[in-house]
Amino acid sequence: MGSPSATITGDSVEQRSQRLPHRRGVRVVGKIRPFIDKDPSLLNRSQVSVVKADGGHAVISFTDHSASRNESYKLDWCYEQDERLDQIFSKEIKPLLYGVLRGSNACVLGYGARRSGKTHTIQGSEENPGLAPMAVFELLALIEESGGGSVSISCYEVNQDHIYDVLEPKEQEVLVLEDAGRRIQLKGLSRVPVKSVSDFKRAYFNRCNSDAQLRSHKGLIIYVATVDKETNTNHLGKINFIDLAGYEDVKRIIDPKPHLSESAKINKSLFQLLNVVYALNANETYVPYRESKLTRLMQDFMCKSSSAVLLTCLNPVLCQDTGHVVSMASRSCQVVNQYRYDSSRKHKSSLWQGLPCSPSAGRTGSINSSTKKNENIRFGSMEKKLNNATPMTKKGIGFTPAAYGSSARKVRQFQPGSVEKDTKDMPLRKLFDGSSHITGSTQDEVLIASEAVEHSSQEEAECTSQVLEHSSSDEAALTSSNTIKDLEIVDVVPATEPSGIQTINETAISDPLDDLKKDNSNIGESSPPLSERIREISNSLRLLSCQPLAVNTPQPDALFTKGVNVDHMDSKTPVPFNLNLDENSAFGYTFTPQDRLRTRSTGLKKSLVHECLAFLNSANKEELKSLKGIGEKRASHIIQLRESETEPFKDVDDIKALGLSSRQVEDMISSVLGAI
Ligand SMILES: Nc1ncnc2c1ncn2[C@@H]1O[C@H](COP(=O)(O)OP(=O)(O)OP(=O)(O)O)[C@@H](O)[C@H]1O
Repeated sequence: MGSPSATITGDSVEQRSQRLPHRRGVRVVGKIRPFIDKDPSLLNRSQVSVVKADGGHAVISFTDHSASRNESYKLDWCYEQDERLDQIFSKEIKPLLYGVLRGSNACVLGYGARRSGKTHTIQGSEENPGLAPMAVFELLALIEESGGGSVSISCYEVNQDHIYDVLEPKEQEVLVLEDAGRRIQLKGLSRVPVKSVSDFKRAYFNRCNSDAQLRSHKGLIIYVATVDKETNTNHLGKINFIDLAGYEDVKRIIDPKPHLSESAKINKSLFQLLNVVYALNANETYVPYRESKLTRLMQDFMCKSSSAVLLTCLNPVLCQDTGHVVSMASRSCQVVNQYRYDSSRKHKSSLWQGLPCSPSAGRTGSINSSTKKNENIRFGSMEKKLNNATPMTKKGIGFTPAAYGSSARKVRQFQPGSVEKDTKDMPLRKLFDGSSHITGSTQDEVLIASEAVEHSSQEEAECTSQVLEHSSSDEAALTSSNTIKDLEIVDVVPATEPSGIQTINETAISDPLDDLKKDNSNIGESSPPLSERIREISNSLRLLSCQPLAVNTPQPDALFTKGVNVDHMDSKTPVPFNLNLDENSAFGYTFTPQDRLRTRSTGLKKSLVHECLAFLNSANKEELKSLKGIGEKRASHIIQLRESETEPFKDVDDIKALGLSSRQVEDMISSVLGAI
């Protein structure tokens, strides 16, 4: 037996942990379950495939020919069917244990659809121990080797947002409390010392993983106390292994209702947990721990100073639930565009916490619009409105963030020839929130809009040329489709010209607009080539970038834009504006101070309403009660509504349906500012 400090604090552990790759936030890895189903027809179904990259990430792909689905998702890594648990243990879990021995916290979350192998992977059985028992064995061995330290365990179960002790079952649920040092204390959760492997097996396999029928999240916390003999300091580290209940699409449940509501609650808690993962990986300042008891419980184990692994278990054949799970996981680990969003953020992110884990996010490849529609219905109205408005652009026509971001482009190399779609919700919502110039645009378009706003015109020109480059190959295939006309900037001209518009001297238009002017002669002809349409959009976006905060304001360039879709125009309240050519013959437009004020206040009002809706869709009970007009009863009612639908508040009418008068709604909306 070596010297204690040599193992725990000396070279051995230090060196071992230093050799390990740098970890950030929550590492999201996949594990594909081996094929165990006996039904031979399943073998004909589309199988999940993995392509691994040298850079240290993996792309999971599957094709569903029957539903025209071809999707790819990027994860930090993925273990394939033939990779054993001990390999996962060495690469993913051991590094965490070295940290725990030095007093850090860590967690491993087994996430996936039903029967995807979560229990097998996390808990296992006495004969085939899973990662959690393997961790206990390893820790016991390391402590024995070092000659100093102790291990104890707690087992818990989270059922319908109630936490129960498993090792010493009691009537009362476990309380999640925060101490003065903001550490989480689990009041009522017993802790049992474990001195040997047999001790552990007796406690764990007989009690903790005995009731496989009950659908709940099951966790094992391993506490490790060690003494650093060199500095004579004590360390207490802990690691939490949680076998999450399986995701199941509630729409496909034909069982009686109780099962349906149980599944809905499980899905909701998974969604909340994934939002925490997302927030940590996106380096958000606000992490939504307070959304549920489960996320509260995980607060100490999933934070910026701890290490965490989200192990996404996947069925080997394609099914809808697997698609959903992998898309959620992928979104949680992809923060490429999120960082771009962060740099320009002005609003508190918590309001948008519902969106990060949208199932469409993080996806590459294509998806048919009907599938998309279903997903949108599940995950909120805002996304739905925006996504459904231009269905064709869902197919991605080279007009994607990939044309801008190198990291997004990495994915392309795994799918030669495929057209990628990297949807990101944050920028979408951000722009939607601040200004609705581009109503009905896709996230990609909005991303490009945000780029256009952020970048100088020269940079933008480069970006545009990249877009054109990327689009050229796809163009031929897509221009033949008449759905191309869906790729249009809307909300740029009213259905009828506002009276204030004057005739424009065409010779005075600067270069980029010249192109559009030429295009103008083609109005009424068939759809133009894609590159021209993209150029139009790019020019429009350039104008957006120099415009003050405004909503539904007609854009001057629209006068030159052919084929503009005016269906989505809000023609009820046309905003008058004066269109002028400045002295330098540059294109310009002016607003009277009154116009500006009106435009700004409309924008602010809309923005405030959106904030309020988002707040109602995401705030916890206490936060809700801080709003004017919301008391205990209404807050409970809102929470209940959210249990059956992720975002029940879609417009002002939904707020009125709470039984509030228009005046009360107005008061409430203004009080949102104080609440956030
Ligand atoms: N790596 C594996 N090797 C062999 N069999 C496996 C493996 N993973 C899972 N299985 C088997 O697949 C079946 C489902 O696995 P498991 O119970 O772990 O899934 P689960 O995701 O926990 O399911 P649920 O969500 O219903 O709790 C079990 O019979 C299990 O033995």
